[in-house]
Amino acid sequence: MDRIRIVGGNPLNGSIPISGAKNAALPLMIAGLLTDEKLVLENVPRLADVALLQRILGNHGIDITVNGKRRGDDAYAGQTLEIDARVIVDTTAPYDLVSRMRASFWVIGPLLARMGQAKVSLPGGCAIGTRPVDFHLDALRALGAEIEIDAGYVLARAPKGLKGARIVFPKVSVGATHTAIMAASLADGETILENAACEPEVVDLADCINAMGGRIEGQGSPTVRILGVPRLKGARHAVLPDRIETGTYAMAVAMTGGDVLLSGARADLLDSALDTLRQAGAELTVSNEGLRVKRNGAGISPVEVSTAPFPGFPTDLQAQLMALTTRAAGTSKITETIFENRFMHVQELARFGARIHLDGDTATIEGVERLTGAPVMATDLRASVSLVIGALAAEGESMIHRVYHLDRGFERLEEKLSACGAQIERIAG
Ligand SMILES: CC(=O)N[C@H]1[C@@H](OP(=O)(O)OP(=O)(O)OC[C@H]2O[C@@H](n3ccc(=O)[nH]c3=O)[C@H](O)[C@@H]2O)O[C@H](CO)[C@@H](O)[C@@H]1O
Ligand SMILES: C=C(OP(=O)(O)O)C(=O)O
Repeated sequence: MDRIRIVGGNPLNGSIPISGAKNAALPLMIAGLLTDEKLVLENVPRLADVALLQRILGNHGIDITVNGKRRGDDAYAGQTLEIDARVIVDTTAPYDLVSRMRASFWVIGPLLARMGQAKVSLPGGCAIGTRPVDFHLDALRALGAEIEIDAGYVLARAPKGLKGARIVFPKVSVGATHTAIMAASLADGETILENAACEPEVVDLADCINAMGGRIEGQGSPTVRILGVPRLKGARHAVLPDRIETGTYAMAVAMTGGDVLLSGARADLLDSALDTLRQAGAELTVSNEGLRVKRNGAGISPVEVSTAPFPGFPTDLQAQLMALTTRAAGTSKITETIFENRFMHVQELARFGARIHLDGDTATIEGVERLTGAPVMATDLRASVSLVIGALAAEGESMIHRVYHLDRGFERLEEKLSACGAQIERIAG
């Protein structure tokens, strides 16, 4: 298993290109199942999750052509995927693939809508909470599907097709909103989603489906209206920039000090996190090129933050913010409201000398003057990158184990950071 070695203490200076968003690319690839024509996706990041989803879609008989770099493209240009779901040969998504990635469960919506049936293993993904799929299944039931759970698989059938309905989500769920939007796009009649997720990745999915001939309105607000159409056609769509990658590198610069342009970043996708970073003492400038992050001289100020659905502070940046606050001049409080077990980075950050006290869903972080390098273990995707942020500021050497978690969601992390002056290397094996 690969490890990452970091010798901390260097400020970050330079430019970091922001990749396409993992959490938009995955549902967009799945939306390829909705049409028998080609869906071309640009700016797809090179990530382990994308490669795994290619395999999962391949299992359904979908042809995916990957166009890498074109002459003149820079080294970080995203890939272009041509997804051709002309024929779906198999409507089963097996345990050994789905158990490795949460988002792969979402194939259930388009398979059911287009083929009238789907057999999908219950999902896996980051171990950050129990993460049931009841909202997905209730939404599909409301659209007329018959659902059974047997031997770890969800068996969904809609032999007469799906019918539009009013669906009120009991709690905001990004994944259940994706599932409902995809299924309702090919249902008969109108579907109204209430308390839908407003995340930019939901908007990206709905915009892409509209480019395919779908009729979705209200995406980005809690009420989404979907008028089902008999068939969707091919389209070309570019994946939006990754707001979590943007926030992560912004926090890394706030942690180490320095001056970095996050090129291609869209600051409007992470206002709440940027407000928090400003409070912590980072200087942020938005331009046509992206987002410039600076912290020179002044230290890190403590913050109080609760995670919340969009437009609130994203749970996917909670671990990274916690790493930053370990060196604040004072006491910070971070409350996690989305997932009940998303604090596994706490004990690892403590190995660097961080002082964090956990009480239920709230972490109290007493900033320390210095962190010291240590061997640490990545436990999930965002937790792993919080350890990278800690190690970049810690004195001496750190070794981060189990970095396969990082590879799920961060493209060329070592290259991007070392180009800005970090001492970071991957040790294979
Ligand atoms: C691939 C992807 O895009 N993953 C993101 C997605 O995950 P994901 O879509 O899995 O997360 P949800 O928004 O669905 O989860 C929100 C909350 O709802 C609960 N819930 C969800 C569905 C359900 O059927 N029943 C239920 O109880 C979850 O346990 C959690 O407490 O949104 C999360 C919240 O922004 C992010 O942290 C993940 O990075
Ligand atoms: C939790 C995440 O991913 P997943 O939902 O695939 O586990 C994430 O992207 O932070």
